[in-house]
Amino acid sequence: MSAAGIAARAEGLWKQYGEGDAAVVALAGVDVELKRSEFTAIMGPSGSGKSTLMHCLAGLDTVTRGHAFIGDTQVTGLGDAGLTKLRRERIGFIFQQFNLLPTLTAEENILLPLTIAGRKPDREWLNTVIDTIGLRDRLSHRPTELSGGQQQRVACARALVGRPEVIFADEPTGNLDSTSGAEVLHFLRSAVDDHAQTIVMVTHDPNAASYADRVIFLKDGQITAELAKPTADAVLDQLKTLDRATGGR
Ligand SMILES: Nc1ncnc2c1ncn2[C@@H]1O[C@H](COP(=O)(O)OP(=O)(O)OP(=O)(O)O)[C@@H](O)[C@H]1O
Repeated sequence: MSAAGIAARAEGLWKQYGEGDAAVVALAGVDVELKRSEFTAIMGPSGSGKSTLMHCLAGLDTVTRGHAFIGDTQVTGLGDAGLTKLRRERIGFIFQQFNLLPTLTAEENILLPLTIAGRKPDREWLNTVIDTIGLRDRLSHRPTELSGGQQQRVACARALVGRPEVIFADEPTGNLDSTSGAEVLHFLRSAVDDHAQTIVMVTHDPNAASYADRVIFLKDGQITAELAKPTADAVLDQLKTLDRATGGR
């Protein structure tokens, strides 16, 4: 595939934390291409390197060896100013803990990335995003006045509002009940299907992963398997296979 069709890419990515006896190899030579307008889930046992991979791709962490790219931009070659610009202008983030600012209304939280970047919102797109998350009547509410699911939908809208090239979501449904989790996953799915967004999501939940187009499985810092058009059952089977291969770690 040409680079134009690739939203994010890792090439021979190694990440070691610490030195000597305390050294932990979190990524051990990861090569992966994440296609544009696709929804990719990253799964694997605890400590397998999922968050590290996402953080290295998004320029939130440095790498020990190898390269990470967003589009044609080599993330691993950027300085602090370049990284800040990249994260601000080209990447959206969704976190397990929502990370909304408590003093701002839902609408102000959604607009925050644009406010920080000094960009004006595209009103038509903003309206589309607000309608899709279904919270038009809650825009003036503060996070404490919203349920967890509503807060996460606000966080999704915040990630989408600048039309980033990639949205990285770290356990976005980890703090939600199954109904609210399903709403958020439907929203992410429709962002890909209806608006050609690119989403990369770390999850432990086979059902959440089944919303993705593709699941990548990590074990001991390496990609060991992948599934296209996953069902929850197929994901569960693959996880069991991985678990057996690691001796049930
Ligand atoms: N800042 C750090 N310093 C030292 N070791 C770290 C650091 N961050 C992560 N690690 C180690 O790197 C390995 C991979 O961690 P990572 O958080 O990427 O795994 P994960 O698959 O996301 O795990 P989980 O599912 O539990 O969140 C683990 O062994 C972890 O202990």
